Amino acid sequence: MSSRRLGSSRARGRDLAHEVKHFGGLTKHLKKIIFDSNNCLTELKTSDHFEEEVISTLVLPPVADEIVGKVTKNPPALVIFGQTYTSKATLVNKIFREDLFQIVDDSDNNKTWRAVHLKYGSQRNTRLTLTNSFELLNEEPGSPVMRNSWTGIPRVEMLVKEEHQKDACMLSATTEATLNHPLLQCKLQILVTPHNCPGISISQAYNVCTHNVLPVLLYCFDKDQLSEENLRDLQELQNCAGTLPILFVDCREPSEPLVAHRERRLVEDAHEDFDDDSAYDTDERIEGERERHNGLDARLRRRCRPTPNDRPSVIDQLSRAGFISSPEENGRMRGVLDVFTIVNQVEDLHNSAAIVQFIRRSLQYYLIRCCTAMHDLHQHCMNLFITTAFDMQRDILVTPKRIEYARQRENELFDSLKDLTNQKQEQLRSLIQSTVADMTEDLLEQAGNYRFTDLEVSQEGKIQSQKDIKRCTEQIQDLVLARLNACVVEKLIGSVELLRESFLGTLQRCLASLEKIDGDLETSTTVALRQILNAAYQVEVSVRTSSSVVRIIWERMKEFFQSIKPFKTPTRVDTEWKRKVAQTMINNLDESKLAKSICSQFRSRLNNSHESFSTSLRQLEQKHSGRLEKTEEQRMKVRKVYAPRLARLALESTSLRDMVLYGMPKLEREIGRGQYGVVYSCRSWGGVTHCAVKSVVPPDDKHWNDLAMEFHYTRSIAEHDRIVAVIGSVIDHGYGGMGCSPAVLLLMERMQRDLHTAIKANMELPERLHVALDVAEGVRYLHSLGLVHRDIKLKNVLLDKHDRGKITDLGFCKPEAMMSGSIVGTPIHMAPELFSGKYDNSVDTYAFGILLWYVCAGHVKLPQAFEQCANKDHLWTSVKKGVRPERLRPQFDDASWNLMKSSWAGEPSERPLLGEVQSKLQDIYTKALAKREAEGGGGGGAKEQQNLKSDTL
Ligand SMILES: Nc1ncnc2c1ncn2[C@@H]1O[C@H](COP(=O)(O)OP(=O)(O)OP(=O)(O)O)[C@@H](O)[C@H]1O
Repeated sequence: MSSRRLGSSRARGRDLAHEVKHFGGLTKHLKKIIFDSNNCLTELKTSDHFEEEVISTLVLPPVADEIVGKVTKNPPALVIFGQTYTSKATLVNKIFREDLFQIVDDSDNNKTWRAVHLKYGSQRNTRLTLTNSFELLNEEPGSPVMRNSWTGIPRVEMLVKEEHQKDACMLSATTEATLNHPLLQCKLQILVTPHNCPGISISQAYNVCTHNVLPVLLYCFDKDQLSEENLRDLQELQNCAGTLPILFVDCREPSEPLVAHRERRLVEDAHEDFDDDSAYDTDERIEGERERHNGLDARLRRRCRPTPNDRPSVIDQLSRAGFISSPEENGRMRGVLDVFTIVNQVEDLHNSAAIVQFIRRSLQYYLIRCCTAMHDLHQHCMNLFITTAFDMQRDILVTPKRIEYARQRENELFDSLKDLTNQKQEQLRSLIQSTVADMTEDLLEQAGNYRFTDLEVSQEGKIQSQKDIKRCTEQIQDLVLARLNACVVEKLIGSVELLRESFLGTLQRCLASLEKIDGDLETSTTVALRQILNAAYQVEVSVRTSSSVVRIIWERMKEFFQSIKPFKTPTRVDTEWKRKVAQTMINNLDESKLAKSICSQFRSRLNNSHESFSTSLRQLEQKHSGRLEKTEEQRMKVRKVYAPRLARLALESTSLRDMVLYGMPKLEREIGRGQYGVVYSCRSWGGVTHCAVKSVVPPDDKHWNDLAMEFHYTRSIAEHDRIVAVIGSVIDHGYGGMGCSPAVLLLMERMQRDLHTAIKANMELPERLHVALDVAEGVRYLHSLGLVHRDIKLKNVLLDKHDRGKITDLGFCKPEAMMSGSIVGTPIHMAPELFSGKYDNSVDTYAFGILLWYVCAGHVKLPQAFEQCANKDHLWTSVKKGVRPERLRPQFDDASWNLMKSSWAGEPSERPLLGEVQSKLQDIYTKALAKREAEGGGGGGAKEQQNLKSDTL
């Protein structure tokens, strides 16, 4: 089987060069993920699908951005710090297996050495460079800038001369050396930090040496004690490094017991290597190495029993200061990346398992951070898409309903007001009549005492002109009108106001929400709408004098009084005259006419307002429908283009992280096959034993997207006992060789068998019902997360060793908002409405009903009605017509049959909720259990099967 080789492909060497190359390979995938993500996000940003505010969140946080930039642009480099110049020189020489750095004697440690940067070059050259620049410095006037063809790097290139001790430029310059060495050829660089440089602190050295590289930090020592200054430097280094691990390298000349101790540590560390990272290697290689180390370990253990005295004091110092784990912690590392390893002076340093392990972990540290950052971004986008799709879907569903609601409510309001006006005409007449009667005396009194404004009236009440008399008459009339108005209107409005809460409150809220849905929509439409409402229906009753009813009455009365014949010119405008004017007005008041006129005006204004409202609502509807068409288009794009793309990127970033952390899983025997992939067992992966690996090779982008979406939903839901746990994923880019599609390996917890197999193996009824209960619980859980499974069937229910059921295969599982109405599922489990493209999570209840049929039947043969269908189309046509599985007697009691029937009801709304299903099923299960116990327990399965067989026959 071709995919079988996945687990044991691609042998990897354990030397440094291989490690760096391997890192380079993984970085290539990372760069591709970053490149694709950037493209996708740029497209998203330039599209108008999301608001500016949302778009601005689609970026990496600054720290993550920095690390991603560093990992993708910079080569890895060993950055060597040290207690002394000689310890650093010793380490470099060990790495290169030659004396690149000359060591004269201990006095070297008192000299000033500048930083040395070792890179690959076809020839051996050195030059002096300033940090971050290509500027060459002539060290000695007249001497060549490049010094070629050396064996060891000339000391003069690294030593800072006496006369340059105060020259900051010369002190901060770096000696760049190129040499042709396999280690450097694989793009690894080596930086040795400056030593004894006046004014250059450890943190400055750190910044200079880690600037354009991806640092792997080493600290070497060659003395038995660390000085106070060394410890301070180390603390400073630790502060700069943060969570980046530091490898401490012991470069002391070994004494006999020390050698043994160091070798023992080395071997133990190497063992940790294999235990932790076996997936990195080929199986054969691991076994070979393991045996080799086991033998060596046994020999060393016999030779050297470690005692606390064996531990050199420098190690105690490091441990006491918290740089490495304490002896009490049994020499284990603190945290995953806080590595402590003492590398012995083995000749083949860059093949040392310990140092290779450390470098691997440091490089893993970077990759994991990058993958995590990218994955977080992908997840963020996915979550955003899902919420946006939900919002859009809600908008699409709700907006037309809101408009319809507004229309209905306004109609009701209009009708009630019309009725009210008709009913009120008579009331209004008597209201005017009684108001006038009640207040006549009071009115005459007020009119008699009225003082004219802006008019010259003499003490005796003499008036100058005819014109002034007219004005006096008007003022009295105005007074009477105002008073009458106030009383009549107050009573009239009282009845209109009752409508305010029952109609206008909700109507206005509805209009406000329609306005809010789209910021671009002209708010004037709804503002105008509200004004029309205000004008027509008196919503602003508090401003009574300006209300339209008041105005209607006012205008009507005025017209009416103006039609009254003018009074004869009086000689005096005294109290009596004023009372007379008022009395004439009151006497001439025809309540019926006035009431009729008011009502007809009110009606005509009501009609006008209603018309304006309808027109405005139609405009609003048009605008919304245009907008909703666009929203639907956007939702499609989010669902069909952006979400799958981002899901795929999310799958790639998390798979890369899993690969870095746990390596390629080792596939063992095949345990099953589905339509899309092969399932293998795997002993352990990612710290989990007994895994199952589903290997899928998506043939095209559509399958890729489906797989990615499945993986996204499966991984983003919280673990649940009734859902098969997905542990992780790995993408095998080398699957099938060059130019072939990669294989996606989904790692899951390994289950015992599926429900289909269990039923075939005569699982007894109570156990089957118990599994069905588990399925109902699992589906209910998915529904509670807004997800629809869409492929509930026997084979997608897996059983653990206690025969508890878990749902698997979330291939079609989606949030309702992300569903596009695709026709998916397994034919006999598919609800009829699936074909209409409009369905909801009740399709799972339907499928559950069919599953329950099998569970209660106790066999896996097709129901007769389905068996008779020649093909899928025939089946679906029958299902749409209401054809369902038959009742089996005596297997199905009334309770289980009724539960099945209601679950597969043709009308989705008639299907029960899963909580209801669960409680009914629980009763059925309890009864089945009790029945078995009453029959003496066990053996029921065979008997039942016997019955079933005869029934079927
Ligand atoms: N986690 C698992 N543990 C044990 N066996 C499993 C696991 N996952 C799947 N299997 C077995 O592998 C078989 C194939 O599974 P797979 O999910 O590929 O396909 P399927 O669900 O049967 O069909 P389809 O591809 O149409 O969805 C299953 O029927 C089951 O028996």
